[in-house]
This record gives sequence, structure tokens and C-alpha cells, in this order.
Amino acid sequence: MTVRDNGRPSSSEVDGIAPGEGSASKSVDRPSFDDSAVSEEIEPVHDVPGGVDTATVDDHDAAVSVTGLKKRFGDGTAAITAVNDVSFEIETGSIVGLLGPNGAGKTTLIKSILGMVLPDGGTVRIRGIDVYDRPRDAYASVDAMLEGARNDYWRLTVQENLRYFATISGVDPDSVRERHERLLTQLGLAEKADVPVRELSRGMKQKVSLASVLAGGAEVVFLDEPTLGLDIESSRTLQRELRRLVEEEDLTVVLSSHDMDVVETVCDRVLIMSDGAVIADDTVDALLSGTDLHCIEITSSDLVASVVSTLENQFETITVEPRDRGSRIEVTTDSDGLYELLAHLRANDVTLERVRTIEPDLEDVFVDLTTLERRDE
Ligand SMILES: Nc1ncnc2c1ncn2[C@@H]1O[C@H](COP(=O)(O)OP(=O)(O)OP(=O)(O)O)[C@@H](O)[C@H]1O
Repeated sequence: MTVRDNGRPSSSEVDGIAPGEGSASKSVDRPSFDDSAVSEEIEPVHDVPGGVDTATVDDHDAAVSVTGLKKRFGDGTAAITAVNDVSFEIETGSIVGLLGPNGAGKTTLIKSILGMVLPDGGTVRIRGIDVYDRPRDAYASVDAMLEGARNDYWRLTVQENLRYFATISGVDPDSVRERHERLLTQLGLAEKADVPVRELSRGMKQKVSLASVLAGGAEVVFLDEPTLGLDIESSRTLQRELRRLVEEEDLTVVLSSHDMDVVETVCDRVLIMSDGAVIADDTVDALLSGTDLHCIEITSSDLVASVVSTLENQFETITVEPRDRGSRIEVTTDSDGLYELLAHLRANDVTLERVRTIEPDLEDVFVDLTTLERRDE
């Protein structure tokens, strides 16, 4: 999927995406690939290779810079603030994960950056270029995959899709043939290169979408749930390929995912959103080491229903596994909570038969931060 050059959008939401057959409005019925016909149906980000004014692109500029971005939907008491004064910068050659519970504002933020939603305020710059002042130049180096595999042309073969998306990015597909071959090999699609996309499995279609996004040599890519529907091996391959592109080719990736393992493994930095605001912005290591979270597993035959029930009322994050005698519980809490837990167990004469501490992972930190935020509000 390529972000189209719509200029500053004039309505509150703009259809700026070139959809595939999965999206009814603009599917292309084209039995064989023809580069010359492409621009008639979907306006490319830029018309000709080298047609972008690169004179003002400064290598020192952040790949993406967002300042004071705001977006409200609706009016009056029914208004929803989807993005609330969000600012951040993303360094070139890094992968930044965008996390947040459902409705946190991730999609609206990404769509505002991509010019598909008109924000109420704030600025967005891509490689130093204001996307509203000079959308054509700003989006020349950008590509995006939103909503999984909807962006491919299912009647075209895998190879034809890659050539098509390279072309509409303003790149001669022959000049990036090697890149395409490598992408197909890395993603396990080489044998399917000449197969129409509609004949592929869901996971394979997902991989074609990703390959299409990377086909034109975009420098900044936005990936929404890129590993959704992929088997474990394909997901790992994709993560490796993303890291390779970031490290060897300075690709910049903004990745939105609910898969914490993927985010923890692949991202240099994580932005966590809640209710439209960014509530954490740090490296995965800093988020893990900076947390006051303790995850403790206790097994005891004295953990009978009445004791467990009081604990469940007292601690939000608790897993209970009943045993033949007693229970095994897992509690995630802060230091104060840990003391309270131990005091409660002592007061109820619970013998600690087995105690194990578990290192908190990104998911624990995420749940803790977003729950705290909601509670504070
Ligand atoms: N077009 C729209 N009209 C009205 N409200 C909208 C619109 N788009 C999003 N919203 C609202 O804005 C808020 C943020 O939605 P958004 O889709 O950006 O969240 P999200 O973090 O991407 O959620 P999810 O993880 O569920 O995809 C939600 O309350 C949502 O209902």
C-alpha cells in the first residue's frame, strides 16, 4: 500500500490508500501487469524517479517529527479526543513500536501522519518536510501497510505486485529486481513468484503485502499489525528482515502491534498510548528496568477459596490456578503491593510451599502503565 499524495485533506477522513481486491471501492481487474497503465488508476506518490525536491531534505532531520498533534471526532459532549497533543520524533534507521489498548488512538495518529485524517492541530514533518505544506515531497519516501493484506492486487502475480508497487513509488522495477528477489526469498515466497495472489493462503497474502510495501525502497514505512496471521517462523523471518533493512539500509519503521513479543524483540523504542496521549516513550530495556513491577508465583495448599477471593479483590493482576489442595497464584504488583501480599498471606497462616519470582516482560509493563493511567483518570 502506498500513501497517495492527496495534498492537505479536505474532509475529516480521506481515503488515501490504494486498495486491493479485499477493498471494494477501487480494486483493479488487470489480468497481466502493465507498468504503463498504472498511473491511470492510482496516483503515485511522485510521478517520475528523481522528481522529488531533495534539496531541502536534511540528513540530520528526524525521519518523522510530530508536534502537538490533535484530533477530535464529533462535537459537544459526544466528542472523542482520539489524539491529544501528541509530540515525538523518530530517528532515521530505527524501529519504533506503537502500543496502546483498543481505542487508544494509534490508528488515528498514524492516519494523521499519513495525511489520511485531517488533524485539528499540530505539525507533522517527514525527513524535515512539512506534510501539509509539501505533501508530494514529504510522502515521496513513505510507504505504509494498514489493515493487513488488503492492499495487493489479487489477480496479479506476487512478482507483478512487487513491480507494480515499485513503479507507483517512482522506481524502475528492473532497477530493484535484486531487492525483490531477496525479499521473496527471505519471506519464503520465491516459489510463488508467478502465482496470482488470490491463490495464496492468508498468511502468504500478508507476506506479499509486506514485500509490496518494501518493494519500492521506501525510507520510512508504517506497518499496522505486520505479523498478524503469520506463522511463528514467518513472523520471525519478517522480524529479522526488518532489522536487517534498518541496520543495513537505514530503513525507518513505525510498527503498530498488539503482539508484545514482536515489539519487545524488534523495536528500538516503544511509544505507549492511552486515551489519545503518549504515556510512555522509551527503549524496551529502559521500560523494563525502570518499572517497579514484581511478578511473583506462589503455590500453597493453604491458598483456599476464601484467602484467594480476598487477594482477587485486592490485586488487579492476579492469575489463579486451583490445585487438588490449595492453589497456585501469580500476582503482578509494585513494591508496596508485594509487602501487602506477604502480610496478608502471613495473617492467614499461609505456608509458602513454593515461591518463584518472574521477570516482568513488556506486556506486564504495558498492562501496568495503561491500567494506572485509566485508574488515575
Ligand atoms: N472516524 C471516526 N469517527 C468517530 N470516532 C472515531 C473515528 N475513528 C476513530 N474514532 C474514535 O477515536 C478513538 C481512537 O480510535 P483509534 O482507531 O485511533 O484507536 P486504536 O488505538 O487504533 O484502536 P484499535 O487498537 O482498536 O485499532 C476511539 O474512541 C474511536 O472510537
